[in-house]
Amino acid sequence: MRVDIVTIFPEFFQVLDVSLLGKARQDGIIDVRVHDLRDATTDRHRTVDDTPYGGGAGMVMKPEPWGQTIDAILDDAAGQPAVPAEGSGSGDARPLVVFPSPAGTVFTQATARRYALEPHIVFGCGRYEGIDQRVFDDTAERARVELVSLGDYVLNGGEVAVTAMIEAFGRLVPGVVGNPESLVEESHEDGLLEYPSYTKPALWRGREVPDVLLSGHHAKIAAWRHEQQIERTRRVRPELLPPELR
Ligand SMILES: Nc1c(O)cccc1[N+](=O)[O-]
Repeated sequence: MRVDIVTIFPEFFQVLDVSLLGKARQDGIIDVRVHDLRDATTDRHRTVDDTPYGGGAGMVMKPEPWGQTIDAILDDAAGQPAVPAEGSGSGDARPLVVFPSPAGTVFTQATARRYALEPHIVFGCGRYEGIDQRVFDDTAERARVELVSLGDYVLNGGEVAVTAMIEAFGRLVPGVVGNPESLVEESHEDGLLEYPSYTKPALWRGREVPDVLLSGHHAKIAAWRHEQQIERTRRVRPELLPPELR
């Protein structure tokens, strides 16, 4: 799987050199390439923004550097088709270009599962007041374009969101996580929040571990854990529960 990231802060993504994703890169499972948008500028100040048409506060990211950078990435990828992960992908052979945006659809675990099957994703990190709309419209001429939001809050740019998204889908790419079983019992994977976890010691500051977890009775443990998932989800995120369980 190939991932391209366009940003004015390439150093931000050094975090992708560590932990599971760093190993996936070393193992060649995920090929991550970071592009400095300013490399596509032509003026001495390497300008990537300008004042908004129609007035208003802040600056808007200019379309030219974006168009040139995205074209170069897609042209390069067209010559080296990336290998799709196992499983059924979108069926649309065009690359996927994702722009984190507060105006986007909400990123969920289902999005992460879908992205993990894509052979190639390009992420465009906006800054300032955003990217000229024509960049999205022009890119959509040759790629699938998605504006995706992590949540209803304001960030200074897309870099944090892209890091979170790459972590979320990267761990689902076959071969990245050693034990795929560990991906199953997690919050949101089955639509419910995860059950509470305990480890040694059995007694800590006067607090014991629930007896059922010490019983060795696997069926009772599984039933208790599912009940805990439903109770926690009902308490914290009732909207995630199917109607019959609310
Ligand atoms: N919320 C937000 C933002 O304010 C700026 C860029 C990206 C996001 N987001 O993905 O949620």
